[in-house]
Amino acid sequence: MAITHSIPSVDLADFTSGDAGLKAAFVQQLGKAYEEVGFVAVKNHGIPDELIADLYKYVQQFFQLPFDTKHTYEIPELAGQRGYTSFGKEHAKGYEAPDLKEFFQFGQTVEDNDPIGVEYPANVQVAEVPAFTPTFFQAFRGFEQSGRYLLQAIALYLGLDEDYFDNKIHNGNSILRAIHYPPITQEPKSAIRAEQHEDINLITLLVGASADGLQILDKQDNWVPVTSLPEQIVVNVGDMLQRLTNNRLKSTTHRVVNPPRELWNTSRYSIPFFLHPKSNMRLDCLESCVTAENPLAYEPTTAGEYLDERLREIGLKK
Ligand SMILES: O=C(O)CCC(=O)C(=O)O
Ligand SMILES: [Fe+2]
Repeated sequence: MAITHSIPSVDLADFTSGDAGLKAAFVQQLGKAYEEVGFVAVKNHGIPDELIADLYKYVQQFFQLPFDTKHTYEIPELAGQRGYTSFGKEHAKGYEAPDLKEFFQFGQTVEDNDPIGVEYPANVQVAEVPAFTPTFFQAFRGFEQSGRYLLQAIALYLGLDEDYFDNKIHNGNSILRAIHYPPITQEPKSAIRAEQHEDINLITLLVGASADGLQILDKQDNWVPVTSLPEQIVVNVGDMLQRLTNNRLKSTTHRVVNPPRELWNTSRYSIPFFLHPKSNMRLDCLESCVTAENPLAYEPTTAGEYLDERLREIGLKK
């Protein structure tokens, strides 16, 4: 396993190559990385560079719109889950100061007859940037596919069937979130771009951000910068997967720090994909992950119940 920067790096082509030895080695590398660090950089992730470049282009066009226009895409009843959320609305769990960010969320499109379709609000169309929705949709499907392979590898690592997660994430409640951290215009006091937190979902796939700032907390309590190389995406474990595995796989704490003063006048953009299962997936700890040394740490729950609890804690749901 190559350590190119602060986090381990894996090659998804090893998993999809059809070579049993490479595939088994990938499963071990990914599993060990998630037990030890909680974050990996993935190359050959399958999302075309041009698609990522288009995503950033339309995301920047959207955030450059006047506030009054963006505000028409902010729909309070949707608790930030679709459309725009303005600056200063979301705070990390346990923190009062809001993060220094605005964001736009794009969710699942059900294309078969799955009754789950009625659970999902429609995506919000941005009239001023017509290519926004089709590009987000295409990227959403791409991230779902990459995420499906990674979860297949995780399933094998955990001794489950390779397809354990497949039907749980098909038509799942995933979110593609475009974030804009605007230029900093005054001393931010205690606030930072994104206060330390853990992600809620199963895994998060993050295409290279437009600027530095992402840091992860290592086992010695040091903040370590994550610099993702252009051809890699960063993929981390979220709390749902940590919970399912009774803390065997780590949902590592991370944050986005403010830039040095000379770069205050610059924006930062990032586009994480939060891979969620359907709301009825049980998150009860897997029996194989409960041992005498690692006793049961969580009550049984479902993904839907857990998500609601967490959205209240971060100020998005009342
Ligand atoms: O902006 C980033 O690089 C990461 C954002 C993040 O951690 C999140 O939105 O959960
Ligand atoms: Fe995060």
